[in-house]
Amino acid sequence: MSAHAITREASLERDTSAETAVRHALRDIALGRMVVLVDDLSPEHGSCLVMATEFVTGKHVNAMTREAGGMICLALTSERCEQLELKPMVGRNENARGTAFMATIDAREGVTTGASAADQAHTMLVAIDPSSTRSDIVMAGCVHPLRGRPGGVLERCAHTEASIDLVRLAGCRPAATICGVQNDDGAVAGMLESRAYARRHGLQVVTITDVIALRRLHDRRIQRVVSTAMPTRFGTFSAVGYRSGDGGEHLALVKGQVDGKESVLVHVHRACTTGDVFHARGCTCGERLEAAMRSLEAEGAGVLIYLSSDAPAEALVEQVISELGVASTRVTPTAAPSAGGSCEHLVAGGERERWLDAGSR
Ligand SMILES: CC(=O)[C@@H](O)COP(=O)(O)O
Repeated sequence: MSAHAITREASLERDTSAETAVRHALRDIALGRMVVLVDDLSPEHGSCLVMATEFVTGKHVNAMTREAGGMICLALTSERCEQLELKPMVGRNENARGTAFMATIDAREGVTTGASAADQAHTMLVAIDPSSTRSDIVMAGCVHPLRGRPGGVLERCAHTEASIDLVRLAGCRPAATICGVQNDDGAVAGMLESRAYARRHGLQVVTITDVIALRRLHDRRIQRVVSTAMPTRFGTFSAVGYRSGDGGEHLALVKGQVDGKESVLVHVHRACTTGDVFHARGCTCGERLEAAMRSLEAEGAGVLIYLSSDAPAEALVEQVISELGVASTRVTPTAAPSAGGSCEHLVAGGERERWLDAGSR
């Protein structure tokens, strides 16, 4: 550890282009380093040092106190606050910014007074340990938990949520140790002063706007999670399950070989419980779904992409088609959606086409 747990070796390059800076900030966080998060949307709230709590030590807490000077907080997800049964600091939060201060905590064991930098670090590590429960902490104490909104920075554009998302996107456990950056006179460091601070300490700078963009990019990204044969009354398909970054679950029913194939039949269907499951009158979704499956069976090759109901179709469909290796697509000859339907259909054509929302619910 360098003499100052904040200042990095001068030799390490710092990037100023936004995308590179964000990428390097994620790398630094994953390596246990601190970055400077600037609130570019509400500059009066300045910036804070952010690090992944899983790496925190007494040295980090001490360096934050001495070299940043602001309030040191533990930013936790809403879910983690529930698991630890943390309570809001006050019954009615009148904080103008809506910062979700929780009642302060100490680890029940492993600390002396709880106040030292080492004790605070220990308390933070206990708080984020998945095996810890309410019985492992005491209230009140010397560590200030903050409760992040469930939707993260897309729900609340502030240090708490942005730091948790940043740490999560860096591949670390979703908990951040943060500390406001102050000038030598104790004033909140503004954007320019925060950037000068980062330069002095060789730290990457990332803005809340950067984190929002990163979340939006990540939330559209899908991951293949399962693949299995699915015999149905319309024939047997290979069912491939995907999960998108926002937690959405989507399915591709694949008929035959599509990898590398041209002009593959593709139908996109938005999940519609009333039509798909209950065949409610006035909703043609269920009929269109069956028609699509029959047409794929008849063709002997093709894909039915079944999206969760509120999924952003275009980005997800393009990814599924790419992940399956489909070279180009063409429309599935199914009935046009009724006024009540809201499935996306390919516009006829050879190459990958843009998706049209053929109706709205
Ligand atoms: C109290 C803080 O450290 C502050 O930066 C975090 O609050 P917010 O999420 O409102 O920016």
